[in-house]
Amino acid sequence: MALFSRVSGSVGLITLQNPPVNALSAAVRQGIVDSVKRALSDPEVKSVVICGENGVFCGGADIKEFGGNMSGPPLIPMIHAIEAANKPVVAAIEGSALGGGLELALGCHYRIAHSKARLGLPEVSLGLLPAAGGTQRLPRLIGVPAALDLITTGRHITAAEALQLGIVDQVTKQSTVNAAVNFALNVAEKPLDARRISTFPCPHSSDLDALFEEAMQKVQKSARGAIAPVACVQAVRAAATQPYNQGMEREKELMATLFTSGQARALQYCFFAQRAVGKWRMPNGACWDTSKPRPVHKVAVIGLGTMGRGILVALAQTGLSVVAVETQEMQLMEAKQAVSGMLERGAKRRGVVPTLHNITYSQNIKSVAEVDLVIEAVFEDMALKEKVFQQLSAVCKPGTFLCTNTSALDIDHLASQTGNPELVVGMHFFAPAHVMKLLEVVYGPRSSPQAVATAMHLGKKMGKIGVAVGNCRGFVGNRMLKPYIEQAFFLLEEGGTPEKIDQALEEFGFPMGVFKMSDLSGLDIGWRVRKGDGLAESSAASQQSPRIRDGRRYSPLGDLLCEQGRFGQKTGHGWYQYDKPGSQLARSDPWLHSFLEGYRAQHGLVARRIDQQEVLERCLYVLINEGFRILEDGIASGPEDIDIIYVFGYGWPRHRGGPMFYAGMVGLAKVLERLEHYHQAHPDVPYLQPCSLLRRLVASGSPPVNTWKEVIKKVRSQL
Ligand SMILES: CC/C=C\CC(=O)SCCNC(=O)CCNC(=O)[C@H](O)C(C)(C)COP(=O)(O)OP(=O)(O)OC[C@H]1O[C@@H](n2cnc3c(N)ncnc32)[C@H](O)[C@@H]1OP(=O)(O)O
Repeated sequence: MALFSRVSGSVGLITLQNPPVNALSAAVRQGIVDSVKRALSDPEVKSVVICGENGVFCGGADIKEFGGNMSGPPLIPMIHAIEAANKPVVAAIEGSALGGGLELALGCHYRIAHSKARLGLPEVSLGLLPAAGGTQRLPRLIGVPAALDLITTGRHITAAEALQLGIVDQVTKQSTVNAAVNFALNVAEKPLDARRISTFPCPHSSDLDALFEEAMQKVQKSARGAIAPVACVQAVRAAATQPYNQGMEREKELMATLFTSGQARALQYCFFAQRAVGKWRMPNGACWDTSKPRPVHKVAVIGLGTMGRGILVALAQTGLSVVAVETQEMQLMEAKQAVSGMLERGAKRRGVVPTLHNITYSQNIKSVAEVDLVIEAVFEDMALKEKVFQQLSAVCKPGTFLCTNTSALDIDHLASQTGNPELVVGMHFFAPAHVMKLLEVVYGPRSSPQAVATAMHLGKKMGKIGVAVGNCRGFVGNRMLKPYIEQAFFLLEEGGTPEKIDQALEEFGFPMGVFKMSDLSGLDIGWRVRKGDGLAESSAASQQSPRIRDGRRYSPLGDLLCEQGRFGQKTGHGWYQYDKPGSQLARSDPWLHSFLEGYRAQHGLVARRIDQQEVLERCLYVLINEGFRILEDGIASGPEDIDIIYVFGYGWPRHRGGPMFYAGMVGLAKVLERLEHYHQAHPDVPYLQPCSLLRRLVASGSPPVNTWKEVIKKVRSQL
């Protein structure tokens, strides 16, 4: 709702009230409409201030309402009525003015912002555009290039930038409402014609066509198939080329297409899923309410390879005091130099002072004795990690949390190397760790809820999106990646090429296909794991057929490449060729194609044409199938966990909502039918066998993804 009051004698104060962000729900819109009418009809009221309760102006339209039947007064006429008012209306912006919140402010005649406020039109990240006049008013106010930037990226800007762009008229460090009321008193009798943004001409550049062509190319390149950024450019173009009313019509038309699109549903699902995973819950019911994090003042990072350095940078940037341990002197010196450079560059970008002094470097593990939490990031080798955990358990003060950055190894086994297994959790960062948002917080059966709470809390402080998951081989992300990569190898055997398979996945929206990704991360990593598992035996040493392991189909293609020293980008050759070791531009490699032909001939395989649909179905449905197994096993507490892990850690296109949401969009019955089809064709590939949870969901009528948790609970209680 919105509360009306009269302050300072003649100022009508309208306060939006809808905690926590004063979203423009039907009740709030109704409250604004009623309050504006009241203010305009009250002769005692000479000017009006609109503000939000509890230090937040407005977080925009109520996203929860988008899924249902919209009721209450619509936004556009409400904002028009404010702009058309014959008494000055001032927006007092504290906290956030986002989306419809900023559009409401743009309908006001003046805008005063608190210095800490953030403003923006983030609709594009929800698959929409600012359709309450935002695409028409903002370019008229600040010009086309700046408006295009804000509307197509959805970025939030500071009050200082908003002032510089001309979005706000004044910035204050004091009470914004008081400043706005004083301002409103001063402008009470002033004429308003020059303050109605919809009447402004849109500032024109000399070559509009070139400007929009460039903007369109830019969004198409970065959007990876997302339609909203394209619609945003089209709407702003209407502002620049058409009268306001026609521009509004175009905005409405484009919004109608976006609003009902699957992409908008997927992106809005991601918005809520991201917030849902923050409210983690362990199978025993532990969550924030029951388990408070322990304060962490001092942290240690053990091992300063690529991952350790990234983690160290992310920690130092939070302002925490960090002890960095690396036993090899050379490696320590190199790491120190590299980390300082990373911190300096990061600080320069953000316009802050680098936090180099937060770090103490040491070669001695005993220097971690006084820290509150340790993150181990040594080489991915169980014997080495076992030793480190035994040492940590001996040298750390009682109660120190011991975390491992392993990407797949058994957390419980590592916990068993220590005197206090309840203090051990996984903190699985993604490379580069100071950039990537995702953090898998992995609990073993003995991890205490407080250890999980502390790791989740520290992750949040580091700017990460933490997802708490159970312990199993590869946890959630890497466990699902295994069948996906396996299918890609099989497709190569059957006639595919790395180029065609990658193209299908990139057109789906991944930033890079499976083979480019594998070249980037290094083929030797998977090879080492397969060797450890006894899979990647050299064909001469092996007693079994090179294409079968334990009665299951196996592709030794990756192993054969590694045997040739082709480890990907770092060696200049992998599934592609590169100009030199370390180069990033993947080029098609004729050697690889003749190698594949030779391999097929050797194994009596006849290449067939594999279309894009088969690539997507086999690679993605098998990954989704493993996601259902993970849900069935209780490793992830809901589909949101899996989807957020894939969107933030593995490049799954956000506008497709994550693998589990995508399965729902495709139709669970269809996913099941295609898996059955492929499993029939490849009975020796167990990953293609549909998971029983998927069968049960289909049998229970394929309920929407936000209700799966209930079905899963029932299924698990019956198991
Ligand atoms: C005709 C169409 C016109 C306009 C279209 C729009 O306006 S679309 C909406 C555009 N607005 C946004 O995209 C803003 C979304 N919100 C945020 O970015 C952040 O929530 C915000 C406002 C910066 C606050 O961040 P903070 O970290 O402080 O809180 P958090 O994100 O955890 O949110 C707290 C709870 O509020 C819920 N929520 C936030 N915004 C909205 C919203 N616009 N509608 C509905 N609900 C919203 C959020 O889900 C959290 O809920 P909880 O149950 O506590 O998890």
